[in-house]
Amino acid sequence: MGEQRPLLEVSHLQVSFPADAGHISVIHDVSFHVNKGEIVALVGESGSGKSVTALSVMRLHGAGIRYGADSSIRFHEQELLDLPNKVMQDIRGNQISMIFQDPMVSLNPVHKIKKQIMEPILLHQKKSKQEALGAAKQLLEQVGISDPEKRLDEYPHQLSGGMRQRVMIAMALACKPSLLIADEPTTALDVTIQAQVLQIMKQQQEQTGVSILLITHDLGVVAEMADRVLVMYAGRIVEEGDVAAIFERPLHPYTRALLQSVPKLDGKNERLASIPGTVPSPFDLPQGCPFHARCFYATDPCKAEFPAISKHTNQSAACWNPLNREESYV
Ligand SMILES: Nc1ncnc2c1ncn2[C@@H]1O[C@H](COP(=O)(O)OP(=O)(O)OP(=O)(O)O)[C@@H](O)[C@H]1O
Repeated sequence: MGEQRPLLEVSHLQVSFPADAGHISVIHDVSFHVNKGEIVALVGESGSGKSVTALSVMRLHGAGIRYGADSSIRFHEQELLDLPNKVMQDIRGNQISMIFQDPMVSLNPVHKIKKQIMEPILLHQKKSKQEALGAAKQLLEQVGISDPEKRLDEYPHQLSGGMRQRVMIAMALACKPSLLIADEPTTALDVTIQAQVLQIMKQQQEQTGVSILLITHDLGVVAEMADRVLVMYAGRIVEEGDVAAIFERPLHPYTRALLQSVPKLDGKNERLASIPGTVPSPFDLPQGCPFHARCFYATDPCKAEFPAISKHTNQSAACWNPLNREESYV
């Protein structure tokens, strides 16, 4: 990767929402990067801040949101937080696109598939309707939809869940973005279809070189797909590293608990099987490390102050008592 700057660089991101008594902070000093052509997974339990982080990159929050003064989101070395809305609109769907968990939220039920795939092409690219239609057909072929001409003339409700998610991938890739943000793209699908959709995403990544920020709570999906992992807890990144390093030797007790968590039959890991409790609400954050109340290794410093990041070869963690520290730290 050499001297190349990352495609996406998020630094000191702090996000707060309007609340009864002023603003409430839900993302605290989050920094990470995504390199060109990389698949980076953002993992954590429900409420840990994955979606808010992703929506910040797209600048898709509603009115009243505030970013901290030091917050920075650089994409292609351009500061997204400073861009006028109009410029941001042009980046969205064009250079950065997003896939959500439920395609029915993003697909318009009253429009045929062809209109929906052609729309971003016509909006962002200088193409005639005929050319856009040809591109739409090709995109459907690319994501493995058979009989694409027939499907182009259908409405979303006529497609299966897996096919709708493939259409979403086709739409997201229509303008050849350099970054794709996928927020739980396969959570709503059954396991076999999930594997097919993930395979399509991976194939597309390999063919187009698009970078992917993949949000998931499913560590199986991470192992299958990602190069690097960011582990989020209560609005902070608590561990970051190469997939192999994280799976072989998690440093943060929270990461280890995630790895030990048992999926429920519906595929959701809303609660960790190995430790009791849930992610604290932003309204009720404890002092110190937000994980300390659920952590078997918590000591007095954990209750007093958020830990600094300790770096190791291929990973880093924000923990006062990292696991395997005897072997990991000198
Ligand atoms: N618009 C909003 N206004 C106020 N608080 C919000 C808003 N959106 C999210 N939050 C809060 O921010 C925190 C992080 O939420 P977020 O949706 O990012 O979590 P998540 O990790 O993506 O969870 P999930 O896996 O359930 O989607 C939660 O406490 C949530 O209640």
